[in-house]
Amino acid sequence: MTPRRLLASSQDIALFDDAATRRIEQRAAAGRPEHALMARAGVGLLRLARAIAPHARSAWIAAGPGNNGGDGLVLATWLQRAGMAVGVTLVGHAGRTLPPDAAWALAEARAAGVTLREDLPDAATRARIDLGIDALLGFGQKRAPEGALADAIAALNGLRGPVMSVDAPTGLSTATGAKLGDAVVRATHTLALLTAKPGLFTGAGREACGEIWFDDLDVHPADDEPASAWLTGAGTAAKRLPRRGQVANKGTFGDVHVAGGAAGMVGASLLAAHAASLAGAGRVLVHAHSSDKGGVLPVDVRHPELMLRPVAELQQAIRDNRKATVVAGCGGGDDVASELPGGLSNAHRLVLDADALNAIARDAGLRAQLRARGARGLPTILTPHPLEAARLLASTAAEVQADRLAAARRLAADTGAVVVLKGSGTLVATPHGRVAVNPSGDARLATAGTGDVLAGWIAGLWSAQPATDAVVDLAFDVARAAAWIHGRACDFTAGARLPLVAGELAAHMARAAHSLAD
Ligand SMILES: NC(=O)C1=CN([C@@H]2O[C@H](COP(=O)(O)OP(=O)(O)OC[C@H]3O[C@@H](n4cnc5c(N)ncnc54)[C@H](O)[C@@H]3O)[C@@H](O)[C@H]2O)[C@@H](O)CC1
Ligand SMILES: Nc1ncnc2c1ncn2[C@@H]1O[C@H](COP(=O)(O)OP(=O)(O)O)[C@@H](O)[C@H]1O
Ligand SMILES: [K+]
Repeated sequence: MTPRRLLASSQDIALFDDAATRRIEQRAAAGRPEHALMARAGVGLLRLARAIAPHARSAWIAAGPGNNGGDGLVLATWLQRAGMAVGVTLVGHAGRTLPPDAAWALAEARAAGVTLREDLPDAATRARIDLGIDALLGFGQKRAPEGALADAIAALNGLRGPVMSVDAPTGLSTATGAKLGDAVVRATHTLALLTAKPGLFTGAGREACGEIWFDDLDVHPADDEPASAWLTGAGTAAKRLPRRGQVANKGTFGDVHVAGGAAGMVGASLLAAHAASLAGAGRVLVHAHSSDKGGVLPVDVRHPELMLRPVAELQQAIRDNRKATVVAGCGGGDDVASELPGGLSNAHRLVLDADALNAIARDAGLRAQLRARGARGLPTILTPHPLEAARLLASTAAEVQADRLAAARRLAADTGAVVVLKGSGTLVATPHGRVAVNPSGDARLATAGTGDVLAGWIAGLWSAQPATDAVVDLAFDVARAAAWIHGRACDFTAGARLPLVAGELAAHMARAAHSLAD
């Protein structure tokens, strides 16, 4: 297989953590001639280097003391043979015995006449480099790069041309997507080798990697090596688009009740409600708390299909309609807490966002009720951003971000809910530990209210799905489909730099969904 881009995949992509990657590597190496895997990695690297810098005449390779450096040295040999001016800086080699593959790669580079040195190129030389290669450290990094490694990272980050990271940007945890310290390579391209690793796609991963490419080195993990997580493909989002059969009526697609919208935050509940209606719900009813405090909205004139109802009607409505989907907390303020005991007991399908999550974090009774829902087979989807997740986990946002996958898994296991941990590389986790990483979207979504739109879209999409025995699987699928479409909306905006205003987001999401259906 030649290197391919992963973010636009139609299939889900299996992601493997460091321990699984190590096992896959060992099995693959055992069945091949010596150094074959590293030689093959060099071919993939050469192909991508040619593709990203077809006219490059000079390359600088920073090669570390392990097999990642070995991969870089194989590439150096190929580039040298192709007539390019190649310089290699060996970083951290002094006093270390190289692993056998890397020692072989170093000998090959030497034999090919590659210039090998231990110091960094000076500023004048760096200014002439057309392509930088980060082959310092690869998967399994656990410590912050320091000293000569940190200096080499700074030199790579100062280059004017493209920088390709071999397997992973140095300084990034491939397991978690967290920065290991201050020094992190900021690549324009990263070629994941052998396996795609979760840390490339979440947390600081996307920013450090640039464009993410993948070469499996013609190794196909055995069936006994399950994926650690999955990168969501377009096909998963397409599969959950509601089917609108010829004889369907609005009842087929269910009611969504939106509870939230305290004074000054009514917009949040309307954003969620509009998204729910565009995503597929049959009817959407908004129970905004501010309505009960004199700020009654007679109609949302931009979206007159929404039914604006008093909060006092919510509990009766969800007792009467045992199939209703409830989304609570968007713009909720403190008032939403009073609706939670009833919502947790009676809502058929429940999405909890923002202040509903904060209320649950404060109240052990509500937490117990949330767990009890799961045990009764009533599904819940939580949509925390990292700080909301931290409150629920009695932790800090920094700790959540330090290992997003573990935090999402723990929160799902603790609550019995499907958890959507938002942010760059949104994660969706089930109570049994399945995790999906969302590849779509970027910081154009980092504006107020976009999370309300996501929560509403999840509710609307869920409402339109037929009942199934596999309630958790359905909730997982709906959440990752909605996250995918939410991010994909970025591709339907005019520019790359200006934000996606929340009021316009749902319409862009509808366009993204239509493009899947076509
Ligand atoms: N053996 C093979 O044939 C293959 C190797 N591959 C390459 O091998 C890489 C993994 O190689 P290694 O396991 O040798 O690991 P690395 O090359 O990532 O690390 C090398 C050494 O540096 C040490 N180290 C890690 N972080 C450090 C830090 N912050 N400061 C100082 N030292 C640090 C590690 O303990 C390790 O001993 C992959 O990322 C990939 O590039 C792949 O190409 C697949 C094939
Ligand atoms: N850098 C980013 N890349 C991708 N998605 C992002 C990024 N920043 C924010 N988002 C998305 O935007 C939404 C913001 O939601 P949230 O933080 O709840 O904001 P709000 O409460 O104002 O709606 C989430 O879905 C989040 O995943
Ligand atoms: K690297």
